[in-house]
Formats: sequence, structure tokens, C-alpha cells
Amino acid sequence: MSNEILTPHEMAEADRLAIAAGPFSGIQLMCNAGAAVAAEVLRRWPAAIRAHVLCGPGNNGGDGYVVARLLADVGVRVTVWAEGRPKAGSDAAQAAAECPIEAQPISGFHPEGGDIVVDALYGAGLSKPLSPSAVAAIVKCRKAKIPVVAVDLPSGISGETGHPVGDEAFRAALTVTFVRKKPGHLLLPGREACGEILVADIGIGAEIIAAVGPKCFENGPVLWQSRYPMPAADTHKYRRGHVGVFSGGPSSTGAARLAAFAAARAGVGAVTVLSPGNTLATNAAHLTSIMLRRVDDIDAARAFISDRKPSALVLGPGFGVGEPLRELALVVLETAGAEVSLVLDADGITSFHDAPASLFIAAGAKGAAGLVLTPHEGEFGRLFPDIARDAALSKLEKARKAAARSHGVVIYKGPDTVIASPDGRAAINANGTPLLATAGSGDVLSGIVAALLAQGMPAFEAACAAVWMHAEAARRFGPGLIAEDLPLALCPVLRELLG
Ligand SMILES: NC(=O)C1=CN([C@@H]2O[C@H](COP(=O)(O)OP(=O)(O)OC[C@H]3O[C@@H](n4cnc5c(N)ncnc54)[C@H](O)[C@@H]3O)[C@@H](O)[C@H]2O)[C@@H](O)CC1
Ligand SMILES: [K+]
Repeated sequence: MSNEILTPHEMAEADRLAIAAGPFSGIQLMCNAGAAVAAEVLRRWPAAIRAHVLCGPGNNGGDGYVVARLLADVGVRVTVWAEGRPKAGSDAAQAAAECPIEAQPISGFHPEGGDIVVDALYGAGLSKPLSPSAVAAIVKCRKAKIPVVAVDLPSGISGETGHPVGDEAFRAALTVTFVRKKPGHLLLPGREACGEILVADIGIGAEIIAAVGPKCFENGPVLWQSRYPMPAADTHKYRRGHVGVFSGGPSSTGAARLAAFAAARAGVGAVTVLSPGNTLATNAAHLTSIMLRRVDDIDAARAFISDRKPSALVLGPGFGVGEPLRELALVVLETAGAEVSLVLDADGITSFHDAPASLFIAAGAKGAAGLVLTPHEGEFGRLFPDIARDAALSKLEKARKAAARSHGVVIYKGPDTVIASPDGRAAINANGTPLLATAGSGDVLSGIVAALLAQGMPAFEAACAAVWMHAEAARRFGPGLIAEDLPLALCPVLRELLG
């Protein structure tokens, strides 16, 4: 299964190229799409008494007329409820003409228990909030508690953003989409409105998708496994990279240790916690295989970087917001060298609230260290306030703009984490779990990212892999998870990844 994601615009381009290249015409693609939906309805609900097919005026409705015809052909009692009529001469008009069932106005739609609803009102072409009669249909489905199968997307949800275009959208038990997923299938709340998602092949081949050139992917091992650092038989600890984690002051050392433990579990050969003098004893009491070095100021940080040549540094977790952090981050970016990466998290992001440009300029300079930023929603708003405020942008587009501006890979965290690279590539993570909404889980993520960077994985792939592994570890551990559990919970995930 391919992991590319097509924006609705790219999907329209794929349709156009496919129709031009043949062998399928527009109406044949529509028939293939309708056939895929009808087959899935029959497979899952073989005993359904009656199917209601809601058809809109565009090609989504066209798919619906095909579904209605095919279900009726095999003896299902089908009623078609239409909102608007297809434009004369369109593929949808042909599909409606070939459907033997007379469409009735959607206002008369009245489902009952045991029925199935096929929602083919609007898909990629949704351009405004749903009409009152479409909203009434949603309410009737909800009250009747009957399964809804969405064609392409639950009507009301934007395929671009995953947000409802108005106040209401269908909630489907199953969404059958075509060719590839769209961002709205993976971004919240669209993901929840879709129910189970099935991607049907309608005859648009991989060469057409390659010609469209999508740059967005569903995150998963297929995307990055070939770049995953496999330890060679003759490796030794420094060949597996060295991560340095800056510790905070006396009351906040735990975050750095969480990142350090996670980095160690994620396969880096050596990890050093860089600790101010007043926290050395606390850190020492909790560390065994992880090294500890006193770092009280910029000079000591510079000395560590030049003596011990770490390949990745984590700065921010528990460190404290302010000028010392800003200075340290800029020194690392400006002097550590392009072979070193800096993961800036938590306080590391908030510290640049008033001066984000200084960070972005330093990260964009020739020879600068690599930068990975890991903001959650609040931190994202502090670093990129104008992008965060722009309601027209999807989370995907926000992350992409932030990556381009900051010259860093951005991990925009949340239940639908988006990872974006300054080169325009992006991935939407789909294995997130509410179990990760626990204190310290972000520190662990930073440690995993740093470990993969330190082992030579390219930054975008390292960020994607870390996000996926972090969520996978949480899922497998299950309820009761706290951040301390996550590093050890990585082991079964790694066992599978490393084969
Ligand atoms: N060749 C193709 O392009 C294919 C398209 N397919 C289907 O085509 C769909 C996209 O078709 P369209 O681009 O025609 O878009 P839609 O069918 O989603 O809707 C477009 C029409 O609805 C109107 N409209 C949009 N929002 C409305 C609202 N809230 N209330 C009232 N009217 C509204 C628009 O003005 C336009 O007339 C896909 O979602 C998919 O289901 C499939 O048949 C596969 C092949
Ligand atoms: K739909």
C-alpha cells in the first residue's frame, strides 16, 4: 500500500492526467469508484434491508448514483435522495441517467433502524457549509443510529484541512476513498469523522501519481525504514553516535534524564547529560550507563562540543526559559558544525518567543548545525504566531510554512502530529494515542529524535521515525503509561524494526 497523500488539488490533477492518458474515461472512473463503494457495502452489511443513497450535484453525487444502481441490481431496496441535480452533460448526469431509481428531494429522507446510508452528497468539491436539509439528514442519521458509509469523505469535512466547512459534518462508520488518502482523512477532526478508511483502486496507476509528485505522506515505517540506522556487526559505541542533553536547574532535572534515557534506548552509542554544578549530585544519583559532565556556561558547552564531538544535542526540556538558553542555542547552531544536530524542545522553543528571527537566521546560515523543532500547539503559536492564527491553513500547511521559515524540520505535535521539512516534504502521523498526553512524553520524543540523528539518519526521516516509534511504544504499553515507561517500551518496537 502506498503511503502518499494527495491534496484535493493534486487528486483533481491525477484525475485529469489519468483521463487524458486513458484507458478510463471520467465516467468509467466514476463507475469504478461507485463499484468499489457498493462492493464494500455488500461485503460488510450483507443483511441490510434498505439502503438510502444521498446524492449531491457534483461527481461525488455521481459516484452515489452508481452505488444506487449497483445495489439495486443485486436486490437491495434502494432509495435515492438528491440535493441539487447534476449539470447536463457531466459524468454525474450520465450516472444519474443510468440509475433506474427515481431520485427524491433530500428533505423527505427518513431512515430507520436496520437501514444503511451512503453519503455521496459532497466530496472533494465541498465549498461552503452544508445546507439546512443536508444538516437535517445528518441529525436523522445520528438519531436513527444507523451506519453511514461516506463516499470519498464524510460530507461537510474539508479534504484539505480535515475541519468541518460549517458546523456539521457526517460521521461515518466507513469511508471509501479513491486512489490515495487526502489530508482530511488523517488530520483531526476529519480522521474521527471518517471511521474506518478504505482506499480503493479505481484504475489510476502509480505513474500518474508520480507525475503529480505528491510531497506529503502518511507516516509509517515504509516512509523511512530504508534510512533507519542498522547497527553494523563491527560497530563500537562512538560509531553509533553521541547525544548530549542539557539539564535544567535543581528543581527540573528529570526532563533531561527522560530525554537521555530515551536516546540511549533508541540506539545511540553514548549519551551525556550536561549538568550545571548545582544539579550534578541529583543527576549523578539517577544515572549509571549515561555519562554526566559539568556544564555551567557557554564556554563549558563549547568545550564539551569540541572535546567529545557529540553528533546531536537536546536543548530545552526543563532548562528554563530565557537568555541563557537563547545564547546557548545560537552558539550551537553557529559553531557546532553542519554534522551536528540540535533538537530544540519545550523551553528551547518558548525562549525564542520574542526573537524567533534570530533562531531562523542562525539555522539558515551556511554551515549551521541542523535544527529540529518539536512544538506542541501552544509552543507553535509562540514561535510562528501569524502562521498559527491563519484559519485558512491546515495543520499540514502550517507545519510546512514553519519548516520553510525556520530552516528546520518541524514536528508539530498533537493527536495528529505533522512532520515537515524545509524542502517541502511532510508527513501526517496516524498512530498517535491519547496515552501520550502525559507529562514528560515530549522529552522522551526529543531524546529519540536526537538518537536517530546522532546515528546519521537524515533529519526528516529521523523525525518521522521518532514520532511513529514513540506512539507505537505507548500503544503497545497500554493504559497506565507514564513517561518513565516509554524508553523501555521502545524495545519491542525496535525488535520488530531491526528484524
Ligand atoms: N474523475 C473524477 O474527477 C473522479 C471524481 N470522483 C468523485 O468526485 C468527487 C469530486 O467531485 P466534484 O469536484 O464534482 O465535487 P463534489 O461532488 O464534492 O461537489 C461539487 C458540487 O457541489 C457544489 N457544492 C459544494 N459545496 C456545497 C454545499 N455545501 N452545498 C451545496 N452545494 C455545494 C459545488 O458548487 C459543485 O456543484 C470526489 O469526491 C469523488 O467522490 C470519483 O468519481 C472518481 C473519479
Ligand atoms: K461524501
